[in-house]
Amino acid sequence: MTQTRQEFEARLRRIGVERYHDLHPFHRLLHGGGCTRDQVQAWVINRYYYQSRIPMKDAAFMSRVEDPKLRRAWRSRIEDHDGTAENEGGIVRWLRLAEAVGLDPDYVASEVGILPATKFAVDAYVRFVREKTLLEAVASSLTELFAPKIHAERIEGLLKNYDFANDASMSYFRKRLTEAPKDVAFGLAWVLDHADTQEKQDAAANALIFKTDVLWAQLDALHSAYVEPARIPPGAWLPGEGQALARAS
Ligand SMILES: O=C(O)c1cc(C(=O)O)c2c(n1)C(=O)C(=O)c1cc(C(=O)O)[nH]c1-2
Repeated sequence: MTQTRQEFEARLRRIGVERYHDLHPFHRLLHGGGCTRDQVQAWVINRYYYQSRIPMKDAAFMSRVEDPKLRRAWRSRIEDHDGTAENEGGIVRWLRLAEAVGLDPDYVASEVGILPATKFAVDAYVRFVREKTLLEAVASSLTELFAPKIHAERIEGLLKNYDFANDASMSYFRKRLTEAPKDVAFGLAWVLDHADTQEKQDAAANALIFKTDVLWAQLDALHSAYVEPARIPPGAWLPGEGQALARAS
């Protein structure tokens, strides 16, 4: 049976409660101060791949949208990451975090050493958005409903527990606290408006589940490779590689 708007929204939110990656042991370790410097660096390197592909998936989405109003509402997502004349953008902010944790930002941006499973998961997200219905594509972005909470926890947890964390290095997450809510308010309303049959509601809910899997798989990959007993796949980043040159003190 088709759910009411309220029931369907509650169903989507429950997916976050049950499956979002804030429940993953790697996030608990990171936010609680339990990560070594190598593990923080591994997270920053691998998460760069997700950051770098987000604007590409949004461009893939927009290339399929025929409604100019929808494209207009969506295009700020690309600017939020790639930047504008006034706003340096999320990718530059992420590379600032990379530098703060002791990495060479050029190494991080080169994407050398990314874990294979990170690539498979993130590439699957871009492909999903390129190939599925527009409804499924928009629904898959709704994990951002749950992101502000994790970003706020992350700012607090990192500032408390790691000496690299300061206002400059946390700027990526602070900025997302204002960017994400506007995107997700639009995306949620769009999905609630367009998922008007049971079939479409199921498809949208499954798209959101798929996306929680994309996020979870990235942390599984990190945990498996860099938390004891560490199993680093061939070709992936080895602790000590890609370090920033020591600063003159
Ligand atoms: O730190 C996080 O846990 C987290 C999660 C997500 C998400 O839920 O997909 C995004 C972000 N951050 C983020 O910063 C971001 O820009 C972003 C864009 C999207 C998307 O699917 O379009 N998700 C996310």
